Amino acid sequence: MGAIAAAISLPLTSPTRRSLTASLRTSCTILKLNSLPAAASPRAPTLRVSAVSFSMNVEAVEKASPDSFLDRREAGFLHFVKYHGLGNDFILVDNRDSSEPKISPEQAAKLCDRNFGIGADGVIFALPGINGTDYTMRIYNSDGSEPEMCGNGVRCFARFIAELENLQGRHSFKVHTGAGLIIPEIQEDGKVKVDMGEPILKASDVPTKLPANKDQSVVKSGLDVDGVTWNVTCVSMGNPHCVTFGTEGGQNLKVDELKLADIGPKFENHEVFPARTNTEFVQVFTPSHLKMRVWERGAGATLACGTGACAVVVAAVLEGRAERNCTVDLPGGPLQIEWKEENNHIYMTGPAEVVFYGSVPL
Ligand SMILES: N[C@@H](CCC[C@H](N)C(=O)O)C(=O)O
Repeated sequence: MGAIAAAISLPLTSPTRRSLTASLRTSCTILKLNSLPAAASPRAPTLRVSAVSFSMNVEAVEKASPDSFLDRREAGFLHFVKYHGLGNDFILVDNRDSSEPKISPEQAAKLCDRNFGIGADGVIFALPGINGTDYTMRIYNSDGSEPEMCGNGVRCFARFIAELENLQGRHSFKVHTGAGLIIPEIQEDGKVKVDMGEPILKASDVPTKLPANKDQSVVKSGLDVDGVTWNVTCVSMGNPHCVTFGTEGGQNLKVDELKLADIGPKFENHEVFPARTNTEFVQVFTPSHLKMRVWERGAGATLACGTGACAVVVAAVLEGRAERNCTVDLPGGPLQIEWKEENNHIYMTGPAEVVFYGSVPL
């Protein structure tokens, strides 16, 4: 997988190809992009189009369906669908015929590159289920590392499965993940409600080396980052999260003012997080309305993080700042999060949309 050659199909009027009968789609065929020598010109672009055949085909969706993009199986190509959940974007790969991902972490990192690849926050594989589940979801972050779970990703995963299996309307799936059993349910309105399971608060399981309280949790503890003490609460949703509402003795955070790219990596790689961490910076508007920005482990600043929004509500409840049912605003839009008292499970509801269909040579 050196130069990028891609065929893409863009749904023009709706994210859900099969649910429409009269919408149109464009497809463009093989774009070939090669690297230019760095000194080629003072304002040299880093890519040049060396051979382009760009054709606009507009075809009715019904005509396209039997020979669906998703049914393509040409050897030597990776066929994918790009999805996003509130701008947290993923390359979805149909991997139902094998229990190992079709591509390596290094290949995934190349595909995620926003300049030299397709561009995404991660690559998600739909694999056969194990232990009585319907499917297994695995994911590589854009740096090639493999997280245990992805909240926005599992909503995209559910919509991807529905499309692969040609399912309409309400459907739920049992999905095996690195965080255990996760159950997304596609609702009538197309949004996906996910039973995200129980939060993990035990410090050694998050994992964090920060000193724990008597109940082994880390709630509102001081974390020194470059000489500034931040109050943090650590929550695992299968993957680790460090949630902060501000610095010790400081005002309520104004998250838009944060220099996320400077501070984010310092949290991510802090010595107290042996598995690195995702970090959420949170502003409280009301006890049921929060706003967050996230710096993700292995992906940097993203427009949304589903597991992060769940961790934020857990932290806000534990710190006495919010109720159990909250709207969490993220840069890409809002998520509805509920931490149910009766079963300790967290439920996340939000959208998942197709961006385009594509193929790349492997
Ligand atoms: N964006 C995701 C989380 C993806 C994994 C994360 N970067 C990690 O390494 O834990 C979400 O929506 O939850």
